[in-house]
Amino acid sequence: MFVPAIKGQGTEEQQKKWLPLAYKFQIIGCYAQTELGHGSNVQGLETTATFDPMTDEFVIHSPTLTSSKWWPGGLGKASTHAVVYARLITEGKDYGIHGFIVQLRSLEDHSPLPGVTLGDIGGKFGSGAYNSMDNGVLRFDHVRIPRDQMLMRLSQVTREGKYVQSDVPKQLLYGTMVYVRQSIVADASKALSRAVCIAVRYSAIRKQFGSQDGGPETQVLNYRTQQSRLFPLLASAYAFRFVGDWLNWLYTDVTQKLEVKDYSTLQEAHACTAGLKAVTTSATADAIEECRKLCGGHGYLNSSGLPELFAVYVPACTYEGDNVVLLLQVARILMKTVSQLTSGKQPVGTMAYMGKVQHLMQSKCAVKTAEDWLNPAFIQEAFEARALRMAVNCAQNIGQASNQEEGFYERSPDLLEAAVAHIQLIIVTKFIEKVHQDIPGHGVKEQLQNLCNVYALYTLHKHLGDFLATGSLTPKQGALANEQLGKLYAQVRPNAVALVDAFNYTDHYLGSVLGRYDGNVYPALYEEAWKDPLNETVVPEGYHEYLRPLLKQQLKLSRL
Ligand SMILES: CC/C=C\C/C=C\C/C=C\C/C=C\C=C\C(=O)SCCNC(=O)CCNC(=O)[C@H](O)C(C)(C)COP(=O)(O)OP(=O)(O)OC[C@H]1O[C@@H](n2cnc3c(N)ncnc32)[C@H](O)[C@@H]1OP(=O)(O)O
Ligand SMILES: Cc1cc2nc3c(=O)[nH]c(=O)nc-3n(C[C@H](O)[C@H](O)[C@H](O)COP(=O)(O)OP(=O)(O)OC[C@H]3O[C@@H](n4cnc5c(N)ncnc54)[C@H](O)[C@@H]3O)c2cc1C
Repeated sequence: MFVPAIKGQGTEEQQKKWLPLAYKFQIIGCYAQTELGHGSNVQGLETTATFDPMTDEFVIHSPTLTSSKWWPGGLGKASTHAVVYARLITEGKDYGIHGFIVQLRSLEDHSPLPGVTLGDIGGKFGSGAYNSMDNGVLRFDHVRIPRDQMLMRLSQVTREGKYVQSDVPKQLLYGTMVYVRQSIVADASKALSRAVCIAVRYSAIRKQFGSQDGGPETQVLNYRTQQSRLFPLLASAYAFRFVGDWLNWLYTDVTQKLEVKDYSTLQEAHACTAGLKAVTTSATADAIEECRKLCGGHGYLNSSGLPELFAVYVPACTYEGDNVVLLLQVARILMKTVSQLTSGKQPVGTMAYMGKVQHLMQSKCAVKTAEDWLNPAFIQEAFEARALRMAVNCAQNIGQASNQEEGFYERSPDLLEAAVAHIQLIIVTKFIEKVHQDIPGHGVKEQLQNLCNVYALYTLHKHLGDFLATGSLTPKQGALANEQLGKLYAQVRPNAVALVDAFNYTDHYLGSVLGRYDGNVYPALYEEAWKDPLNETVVPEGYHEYLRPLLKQQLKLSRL
């Protein structure tokens, strides 16, 4: 994040100076934004950067305990430099949060520089999974940096101390977070596909119960309940991959537009990266835990790979923006878009469907049979109607409040659900668009169409309350969707293992005895157990000190 921050907020000259050093590892940088007292509320950060015209320097200072930088990855022990986000103060006025390059450690002996206090913030969730990362704490005691270490693409401070705002939107200050959020969506697909690969392969070899006449037991992958829990996660792994590919295109397109000072899609990029990051990471964190449960007791072993995958993955719901805070950002933009509908301003991009407000507010879903749900047009319209009607309902309720801001906070739980509905529409839309493309490989397109329908109808079934409450569907149509879902599971079943093999993960990368490509699980589980340090001695340590005296004492007592 150190590099993208300098790329996005540094001048050409600053990029030329600092990026080669970072690329060659002559300096190691981190992104020091979050503080002990503030993370979500970036505008609430307390670290100060006060310009001293006498020396043409900024004085970086941590005025309070809560202003201590806290969490930045790589800060505690590794980094020599940081992009530090601080309140810029010049001529006695506070101009809000800006980025500054600050050296933290000596390049001679790595010791912290004068005025810099550094350390690691301590152990984190899980069995040490994330403890390979030195998330750090950092405090400044009036540390001086040259004025030219203020990142000056978005705004400048002159030699005399005058603040100058460039003609670029101040939101570009948040650009690094947009970049990482879009990469986190692809990251979600990778993590989810790993968990699903383990669970599908294990479910194919695991047999429990079966015919009463001593015949072979049943593969648990054949149980309808296993399929109804597992196949939507398989479909989600593909869905997040395709929407992540599209989001990367959107981000690249926005970045190219920024180069020519076209800021027209900045809001779309913010809404899509924030919303997709929130929805895909929440779904993936829940799915990894579900995959553990789908593997029964063995899923709880470290050798299954699932506990570690879960412990490393779950902070994704928090870093790069708490998911609720990000979804509220999407909700703000939805409300703004709804308010502009009456002005005749046509929504564009992923909001374009809201321009069909007259139709979508009164449309009646035409589904009459379970098979009708295989028609992408019916799915698309149902998801558009649900999302639009939820957004309009929120806008109407906010409009009844004494003021917009009050109304927004009062209705924020409903706004959250409207934002999720909007983002799920984007995911469904991009999956439908993907399967409409030419896809090579015999039968591949059909399998992806099945997974697209599984993702859409499972999501519809899970959020059926939204569809019924907004009148977007009738209960009968909801029941037909569930009926079709069961039929789709049966179609996915013969190809389930092939669909996870297609992720092409090596056994090493997967790190799971349950997800081995060869399915030879039981010998691997048994062999792995003996690597446990507890098995280095046959009689456990502590027997003579604790157990033997206890056993002897009980034996005496029993003979009295
Ligand atoms: C290279 C990476 C590779 C792989 C990545 C995989 C995994 C990552 C691995 C580990 C994680 C590592 C590091 C983690 C790093 C971090 O966590 S860094 C810190 C992250 N912190 C945050 O995300 C803060 C979250 N908080 C917010 O974003 C806030 O909500 C806020 C947006 C800052 C609030 O802004 P503000 O106080 O200004 O309030 P608003 O009035 O809501 O916004 C004002 C206007 O600005 C618009 N806006 C807001 N954000 C953006 C944006 N990002 N881009 C564009 N525009 C933005 C907002 O819509 C308002 O607009 P307006 O309504 O038109 O005025
Ligand atoms: C593993 C990890 C790595 C990280 N790496 C970095 C890094 O490299 N650099 C960096 O700068 N930071 C980093 N962070 C910090 C991270 O970005 C923040 O923790 C994150 O942005 C959440 O902010 P917070 O901790 O202030 O949460 P809070 O905002 O305090 O969240 C607490 C609760 O308050 C709720 N909440 C907050 N505001 C609102 C609101 N307006 N409306 C409704 N509910 C609200 C949230 O939804 C949440 O439920 C990292 C964090 C983790 C866990």
